[in-house]
Amino acid sequence: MHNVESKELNIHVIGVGGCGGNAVTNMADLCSHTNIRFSSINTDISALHQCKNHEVLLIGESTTKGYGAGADPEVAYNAAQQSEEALRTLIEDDTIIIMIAGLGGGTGSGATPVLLDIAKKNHIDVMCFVTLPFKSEGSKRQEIASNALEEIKATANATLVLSNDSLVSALNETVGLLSAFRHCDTQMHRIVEAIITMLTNTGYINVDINDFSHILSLDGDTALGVGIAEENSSLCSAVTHALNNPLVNEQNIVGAQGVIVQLTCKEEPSLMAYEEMLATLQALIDDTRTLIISGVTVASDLPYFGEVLIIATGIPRKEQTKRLGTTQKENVVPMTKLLKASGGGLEKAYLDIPTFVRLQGREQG
Ligand SMILES: Nc1nc2c(ncn2[C@@H]2O[C@H](COP(=O)(O)OP(=O)(O)OP(=O)(O)O)[C@@H](O)[C@H]2O)c(=O)[nH]1
Repeated sequence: MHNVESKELNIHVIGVGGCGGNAVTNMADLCSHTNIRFSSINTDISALHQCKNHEVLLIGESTTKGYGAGADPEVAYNAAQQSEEALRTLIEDDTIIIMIAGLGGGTGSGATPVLLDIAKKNHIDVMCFVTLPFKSEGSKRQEIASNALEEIKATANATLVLSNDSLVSALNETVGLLSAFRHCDTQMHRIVEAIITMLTNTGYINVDINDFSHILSLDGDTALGVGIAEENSSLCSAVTHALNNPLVNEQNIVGAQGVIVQLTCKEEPSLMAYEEMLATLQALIDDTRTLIISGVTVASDLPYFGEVLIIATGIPRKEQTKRLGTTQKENVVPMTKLLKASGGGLEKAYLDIPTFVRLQGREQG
């Protein structure tokens, strides 16, 4: 835990289905924060038996008998409805829920929308982290995932979509399936950890729960990321790295209505580096009307100079962009603006190795 004062908040990380449970197990092991509640819910009792380090809840026991939803989201939807009371009790004291699910199977796709609905009725903010299945898993799973994603996006305050297929292109071809999944879990963990740090620590410039709720309330797509700065002068490249994670589907923040940029530094950053970092972000957003909320926290025990967390919401949805007839293209970053904002120093940063690959090297070394 970074050595700054902690705030009282009930943050609950909940995994739904097999993928969600695996991710929560890994996160609960890695989490450096105390007072964070971790739970898994599933229709499959044997999967819940693997979750040894956190709370579990079996749903729909009277219909599925604990044997899972058989890759049928409708079965899981009914199971979750049947256990509505237990789900409501599970989350009743929560301030924020971070929900994690793999889409394409039964439980994650069918039960997540029900839990989201209950959270919404109880006025709890929810950020959803979901994975999309490998293409090789077949078109039926893709279809299930895409229907579930639509429902989730309509209800969650923010949704981060990670693509399992991107694991294949981002990692070495020889990587094992479980290592690839663990890698995906690590990416989610980094972002979740940075969000918890921001919300529970009091910064010199503070982003609080109301700022967070406001940004999450903006309608549209979400982009999230964490970038590492080895030194004061690399804060700009940390911004671009944060939005350059190949596993994350949405990296383009052009036209975002609201952005939180939380800088956590080992020591005080220079004013110039801080301003350049914000200018880089402005250039990526390319819209002067955007509400930008920036926070700065000094955490002397950070193992590198700084960490930049970006949460961009209210990003025009693709179909919205088409309907409006704009010329903005997906994932096209206005490079000229970037270079101008960074005084040219960004060119190297942009071509640099993505943060998560460098971090992987650090983990292995
Ligand atoms: N990144 C990642 N993806 C996973 C993991 N486990 C499964 N998946 C993906 O998530 C999708 C759903 O799998 P599960 O979460 O096991 O399925 P479920 O939602 O529990 O559904 P049922 O078992 O049918 O009830 C799969 O199609 C995979 O693409 C994991 O540990 N990490």
